[in-house]
Amino acid sequence: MIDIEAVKAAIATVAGARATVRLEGARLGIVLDATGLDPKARDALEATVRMAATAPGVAEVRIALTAERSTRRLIAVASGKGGVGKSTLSANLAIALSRAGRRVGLVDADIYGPSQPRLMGVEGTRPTAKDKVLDPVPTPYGVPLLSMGQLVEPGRALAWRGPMAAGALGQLVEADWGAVDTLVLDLPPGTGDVQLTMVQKYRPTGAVIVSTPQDLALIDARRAIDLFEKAGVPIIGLVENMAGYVCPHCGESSDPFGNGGAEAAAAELGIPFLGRVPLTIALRTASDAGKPPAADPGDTVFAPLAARLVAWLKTL
Ligand SMILES: Nc1ncnc2c1ncn2[C@@H]1O[C@H](COP(=O)(O)OP(=O)(O)OP(=O)(O)O)[C@@H](O)[C@H]1O
Repeated sequence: MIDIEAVKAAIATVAGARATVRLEGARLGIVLDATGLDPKARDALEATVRMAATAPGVAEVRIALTAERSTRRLIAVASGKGGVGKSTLSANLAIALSRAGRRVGLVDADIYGPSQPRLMGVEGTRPTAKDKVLDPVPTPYGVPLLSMGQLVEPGRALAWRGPMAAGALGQLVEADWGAVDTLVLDLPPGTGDVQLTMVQKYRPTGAVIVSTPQDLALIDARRAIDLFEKAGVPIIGLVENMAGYVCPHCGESSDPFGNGGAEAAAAELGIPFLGRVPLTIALRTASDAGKPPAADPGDTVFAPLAARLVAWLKTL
């Protein structure tokens, strides 16, 4: 005779409310809720439950793992052209979102200049893989990262054609992101095939468009917006980067390209304006040193942008 109450108690001791136990003849069926556990924790829980289920008379233990359907949100950060600070914004936004309470991961899909390993202070670290599924690299800022720069030699991915690049980029998105609920995707600059394939295949929840004041002729931003609209991906809004110049000596802000253009431009494009990031030497040197300013407790630039994103995510 199996003492089912004793078995249930033993399983409850190690799995709490996560386990539902049923006895069918001499077979024990256990449904284990693994919601929010990373693969290591899931394996460990399964093993301890299996041990706890070993009791006189039990011929077989069957464990079925379940998890609540993942509601991971993919946020694409895009720009119509290179060099506008898309990578800098992606890194800092990811950190600011994490500080705002989201569980954030960062994918650097920029085949032309994968710069996230340097920005996030983990240059030279390679991800491991289990059964061909990549394991993101932890960073000092609590935001795990996968980057094309960790997979190929600098410059090599550049030669890839659309489908090949998109295939490789897929490995980054489909990695083992565990408990991550918000994945920030730093897309390659521009609006070509690689970007379109990525957007169509992974259907980001929303897109953030980055532009600089001097680009506000808007032709490039317009193209980026079209790309997402074609794929049915909502635009979360426009971020103006390198807006105004803050003098490192006197702290005074000047606007070589004029002021207020981006907000007007966003209105003209029919998309929300999310905010501006000033052009500062401190931002560039901190970025080069792998110390993103959003990680600084005194950050007042990226936190408001993240707050707007969090508010947008809450409306879904
Ligand atoms: N607000 C800013 N103030 C000062 N420097 C900045 C700012 N934003 C970005 N930069 C600097 O500008 C350069 C380009 O930025 P970044 O690499 O983020 O651009 P990108 O759009 O991702 O470029 P690419 O298309 O090459 O990937 C970097 O040296 C970065 O440190």
